This record gives sequence, C-alpha cells and structure tokens, in this order.
Amino acid sequence: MAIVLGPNRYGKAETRVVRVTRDGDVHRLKDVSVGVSLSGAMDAVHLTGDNAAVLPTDSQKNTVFAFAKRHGIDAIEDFGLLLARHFVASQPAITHARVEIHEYGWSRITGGHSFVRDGGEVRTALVHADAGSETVVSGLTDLVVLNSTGSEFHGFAQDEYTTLEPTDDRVLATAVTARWRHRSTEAAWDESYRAARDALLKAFAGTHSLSLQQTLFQMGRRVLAEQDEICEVRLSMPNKHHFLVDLKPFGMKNDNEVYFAADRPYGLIEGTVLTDDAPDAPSAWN
Ligand SMILES: O=c1[nH]c(=O)c2[nH]c(=O)[nH]c2[nH]1
Repeated sequence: MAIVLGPNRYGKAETRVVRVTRDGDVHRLKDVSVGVSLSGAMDAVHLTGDNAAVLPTDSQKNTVFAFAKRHGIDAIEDFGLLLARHFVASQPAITHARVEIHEYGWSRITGGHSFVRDGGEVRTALVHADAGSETVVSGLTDLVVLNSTGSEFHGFAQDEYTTLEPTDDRVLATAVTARWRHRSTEAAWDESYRAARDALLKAFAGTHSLSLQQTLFQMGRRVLAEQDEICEVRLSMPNKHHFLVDLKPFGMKNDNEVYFAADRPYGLIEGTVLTDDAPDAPSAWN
C-alpha cells in the first residue's frame, strides 16, 4: 500500500477590502471579503517542503488590494474573474483558481460621504478559472423573509413519534441562501443580480405555500423562467419556526397573532432547480 497526496488547494481566505471611489465630493463604497484558493502542481511543497512553486498567500492578499486600487471594484463577478485569470496566467504552477467574494451593501445616508450598512443580506460570487474553462455562480445569503399567512402544512407522513399538528394557516419564514449558475462568463452582473433577487422575493411572496419545499421550487423556477442566461439555482432555506403561544392559561384566545420565534432547531430545506439543458458543471459549486 502506498500513501499518496490527494486533491489540495491553498490561498488567502477573507481578505476584507473597502474600496472608496472619490468622484469629487461624492464617494462610492464597495465593501467585500475575497477568498482566493489556488491549485496545480503542488506535489513538491507537500512531499518535500520545496516552496519554489508556492506563491505566498500573503502575495495573493496583496494582489487583491493592488487590483482594488488599479481596476476598482465594480460587479464582484468581474473582480473575481480578473483575479482568477491573473493567478492562472501569471503563475506557471497554478492551473486552477477559485475566487469567492462576499459583498456587504452600504446605502448613502445624506451628502456625498456618509453611509449606513444594509441589513444582514450579503451578495456572493464564486468564480472558477483554468485554462480550459471558467464558471461563474452568483448568489446571496441571509435574505430574511416572512409570510404572515398564505402558508399551510398538512397531509404529511406520520409515525409513532409524530406530534406536529397539521395547520392551514401558519407563519412561513426563512433566511434564503441562493446561488445561481450562469451559462457564460459575460453578463450584466448587477442587473442580473437585481432581477434574480427580485424573482426570489416575488415567488416567495406570491406562492400560496403547502410546504417550504414547494416554495423553494417556485423560487428557483421563477429565477430560471425570467433569465435565460441562468441555468441552475441552488437554494438552502432554514424553516424559521414560529410556534403559536398557548394563551389559554391567561384566559385569552390566540387567533394566529402571538408566536414564539424559535431559533433552533430548525428544519433545513435544500434543493436544486435547473433547466433540462443545463450543461454539467458540478465543480462550479466547489
Ligand atoms: O414546510 C415544511 N416542510 C417540512 O418538511 C416540515 N417539517 C416540519 O416539521 N414542518 C415542516 N414544514
């Protein structure tokens, strides 16, 4: 039996960059966290400690800052592609680059240089690049949504441990993590992002839900129906349970008005929705 080195990658995780663009007195702000992960001919460093092929993760971090200055940061998908292509093109040993970027939104308060951080929602981009192929997956995390009616859950399987009461009117709440794969590496990223986010919200609000699974499918379906250039959507949605509080001990009726918002445990509903012609690209999600 021989012991061998398996798949490996290395890079600098979570480089936080705030790029201010000064247009006279009116500033623009881009706040991102960039993860770079490189792979290629890395046997020597693992097997013998020969670092000749290893571009330090410190240099990778410096590249992120230098590129933020030199090129600015517009759509995070473009910034990801720029970085990924740079590492593959400039380092002989590097055959594959993975760049993951999270963007934290800021809104203008008043005047040109005052901002307030947007809610918990984060925009994401994941880029893979090598000599033969490039993939772009856009997305968001922590899009917190709630329907105060229009949600039912009944007719479910039952066993000896089932105590859940069926309901035809409940609160449905979740924090959406959604990622969507583009067919190409050229798109109007900001416009596409806004449209996908809008489709997710409209489908969540507009679906009379018999289960969160059904809502999940409708959300993915709507993104795909509205944007030809997206071929696959992956969703992860915690069921943020809202339990009716028993007010009978206080002589009161609870007519679906007072809920206990539990934080854990939570149901976790996850699924993929794709077009039947979506080209296979499992590694786009790695
Ligand atoms: O929408 C739901 N899907 C489930 O699978 C589930 N399971 C559960 O206990 N409540 C719910 N709600």
